[in-house]
Amino acid sequence: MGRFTSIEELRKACSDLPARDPEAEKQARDREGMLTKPPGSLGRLEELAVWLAGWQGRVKPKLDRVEVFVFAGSHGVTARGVSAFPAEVTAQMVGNFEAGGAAINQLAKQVGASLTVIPLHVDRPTADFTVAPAMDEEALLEAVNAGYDAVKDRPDLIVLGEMGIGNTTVAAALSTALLGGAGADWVGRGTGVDDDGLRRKASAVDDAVTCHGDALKDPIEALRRVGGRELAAMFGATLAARHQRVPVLLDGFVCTAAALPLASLDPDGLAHAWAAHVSAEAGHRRLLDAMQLKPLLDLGMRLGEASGACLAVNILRGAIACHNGMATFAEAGVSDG
Ligand SMILES: O=C(O)c1ccc[n+]([C@@H]2O[C@H](COP(=O)([O-])O)[C@@H](O)[C@H]2O)c1
Ligand SMILES: Cc1cc2nc[nH]c2cc1C
Repeated sequence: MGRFTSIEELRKACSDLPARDPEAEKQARDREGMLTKPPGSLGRLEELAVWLAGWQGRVKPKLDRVEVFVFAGSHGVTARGVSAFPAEVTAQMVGNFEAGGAAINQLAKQVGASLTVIPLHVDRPTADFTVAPAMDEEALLEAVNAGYDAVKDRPDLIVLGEMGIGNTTVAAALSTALLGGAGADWVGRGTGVDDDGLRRKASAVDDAVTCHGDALKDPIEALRRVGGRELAAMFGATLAARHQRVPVLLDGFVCTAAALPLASLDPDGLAHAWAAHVSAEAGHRRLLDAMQLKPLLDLGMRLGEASGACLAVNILRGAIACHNGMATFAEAGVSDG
């Protein structure tokens, strides 16, 4: 039996979100002001250190236990010709993750993070959401629970990502449902579709919006109707992290879209999450802007797999190395102007 046994329980968990530790955050901010540098000169590194301190409840944050989760799912909307790759690549890539051959295996190793790959019925695609809800309530809850239950014993940081052929169309549909506009505003080339593929993606999103209508106004119902299992799992993991006050790094367009329902339900719902990068997927910058998230990296990446988010762990390490290790003006005998 998973964590949530009804949509009502899930809704309640989304409306009952803990805050950061104000005392740890204040002390970390005060410490930043005492370190041997002109105030603010480490830019966003200072913000990051204070953010980690607030959520971890430690004036000197740690990144000893960093956990990467990659969720995989399959999508009925692939029948509409929305990806440059066949749907079976999802299961094949799960095999590649398990064998250690994917980009995320190398990047997780490079930052000393654990990597957990969680396939979610990749042999059983969700329904084509242009004509029916992608998931019934049971399937939605099962996927949300898979993500929620993956976050255990309060790690120092979680890093989220996904694999799912067709899921940039899913992310575009969820963005359109919750933020408005037309499919063409949110779709991009994903794994590399041509102009016809791009038009098919926009039409699929527009058809989904027509099919589901006002039901999409509710963020959880939108996740069920036009989401997918790996998106629901990333949503669940983001929610679990919040309940444990664990900071989160979000990956690209698909991962950010998965977290969007939490932001739609509560304007402060993603205060514990940082957008690690802006991907090359056309809709990602628009989505980040709408969610008021500032990405750390802009490297033209468009892989998914948590790759951009995992890379950004290096930035967080730099931030806490300075925050934890620097001398204060008083300690170093440097005049503080
Ligand atoms: O998240 C992103 O920014 C992103 C951008 C382009 C592609 N992807 C990855 O590529 C797959 C989805 O692309 P597509 O063309 O099949 O929709 C899926 O496995 C994602 O991990 C991911
Ligand atoms: C090969 C391949 C690897 C991926 N990793 C995440 N999405 C992907 C899509 C493809 C096609």
